[in-house]
Amino acid sequence: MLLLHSLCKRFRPDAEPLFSGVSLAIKPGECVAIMGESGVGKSTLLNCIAGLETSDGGRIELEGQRIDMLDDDAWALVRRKRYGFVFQAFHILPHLNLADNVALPLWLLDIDTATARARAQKMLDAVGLGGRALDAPNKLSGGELQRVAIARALVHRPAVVLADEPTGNLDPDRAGEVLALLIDTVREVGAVGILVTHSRLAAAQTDRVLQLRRDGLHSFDVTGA
Ligand SMILES: Nc1ncnc2c1ncn2[C@@H]1O[C@H](COP(=O)(O)OP(=O)(O)OP(=O)(O)O)[C@@H](O)[C@H]1O
Repeated sequence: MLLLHSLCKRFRPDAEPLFSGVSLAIKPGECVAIMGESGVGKSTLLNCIAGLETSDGGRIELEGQRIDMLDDDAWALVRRKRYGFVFQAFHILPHLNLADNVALPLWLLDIDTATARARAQKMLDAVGLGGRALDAPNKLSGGELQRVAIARALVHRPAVVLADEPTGNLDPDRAGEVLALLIDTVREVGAVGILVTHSRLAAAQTDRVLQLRRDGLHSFDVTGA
């Protein structure tokens, strides 16, 4: 379970908070979409949840443990072990083949090479790219690269998957497929999924849609006008 309780963020001590009162509980296997106007602080909120920005009030708990007070080293470890990230610009390393790109999080956790290779292959199979393990990334389409990024984000079985506009670079058909894959895989590994998106279509595929406003998160009907 990931719990946000009354999170608040301000970039200057004398300024109005960008947001405050952000509370949310997400259970394992659940994928939540966060929408909201441009500049309202969606990416900043993801950064707070990942410990890349400090929050200025409230608390964050992961599996019953408070994590918002951790120091930089402890946060880095939590990110490496417990978090997976998917971004709009896939961030696949061009000089590594697909298998090595996917195995990267496991290497960073000192998991032995044979186990890492086997798990990377399994994840590539799961995203439909099992036969392409030795290909270089420049042979892949945008949709395929994003599937590699999903495999990499989930290969170490993270507790939390954070996705910031993960399908923003894809055409609508591809975007739908890739998102369905992301949500299914999050469910399968029992992670908590948080998807930031401007796309109602994308948001509608998740379990719950929330709108970020200055005063917190509000439930949001994406099928409405
Ligand atoms: N390090 C920073 N210092 C000061 N202001 C910042 C910093 N990072 C972001 N901001 C400001 O905080 C606000 C929220 O930015 P953020 O990127 O989180 O919004 P967003 O809702 O994700 O926007 P978009 O939908 O356009 O991506 C913006 O006004 C931005 O300029």
